[in-house]
Amino acid sequence: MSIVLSNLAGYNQKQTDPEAWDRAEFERQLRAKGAGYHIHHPFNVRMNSGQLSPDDIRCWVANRFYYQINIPLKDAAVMSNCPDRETRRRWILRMLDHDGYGDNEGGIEAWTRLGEAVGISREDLWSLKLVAPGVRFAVDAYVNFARQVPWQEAVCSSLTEMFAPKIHKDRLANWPGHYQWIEAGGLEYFRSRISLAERDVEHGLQVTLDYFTTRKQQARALEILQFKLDVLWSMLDAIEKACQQNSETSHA
Ligand SMILES: O=C(O)c1cc(C(=O)O)c2c(n1)C(=O)C(=O)c1cc(C(=O)O)[nH]c1-2
Repeated sequence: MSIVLSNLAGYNQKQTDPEAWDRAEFERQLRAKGAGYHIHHPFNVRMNSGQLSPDDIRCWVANRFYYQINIPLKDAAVMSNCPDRETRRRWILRMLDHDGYGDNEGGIEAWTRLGEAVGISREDLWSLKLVAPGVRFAVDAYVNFARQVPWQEAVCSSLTEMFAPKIHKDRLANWPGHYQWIEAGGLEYFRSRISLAERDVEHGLQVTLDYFTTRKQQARALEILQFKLDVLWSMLDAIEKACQQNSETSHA
């Protein structure tokens, strides 16, 4: 009896499983997640509209540095789980983009220049003493996720980069007017990321659309993307709080 019932349950389940989205619809669903991107976080909205003080900008730059230095660790974790040589040949570029190679100084160095342009010394930035606990926690969650899941899932989590070119372009368009005290050369990191993010997304989407093929898997992909959106959102929550505390102590 119980066998019959469980077979029946399986049969009914099959009947009700929604059909997988085709590639175009799946991609549309992934892109719709942009509504929850940290571009809409109140702190980013204030940053983009010129409402932050120099101390707030410094706080953001110093905290975001922790994300920057962890991206290559995350990408190395993806590589270490990936048995496919063709994928590794492409993925390794992400590490080189940030760490640099040959004459290319790389993104981490460019971020260090951004730090100097806003008035943070290299020593203070690299000491990580300005990084808030919540930022460490969120970034570490991202790196640990990449260590622990199948590499295709970690690739999917990088797809917030679909929404990043716009946030970089906004900074390039608006910071020079709003924050004239920042030396223009400091913004080079944002410029460099636009084409790199577009290249990364092309590859990341290809892997994701190929790997998550049933509707259940596609739902999992959306959950993964939400997790990563939450990482970025939590970082800004923690940064906003840290800025508030800094300004309270400096006015005390
Ligand atoms: O400034 C931003 O808002 C922003 C966001 C993201 C992102 O969406 O994860 C990345 C970056 N920048 C970035 O510069 C970068 O190199 C990067 C790599 C990745 C990733 O998940 O592999 N995200 C991002």
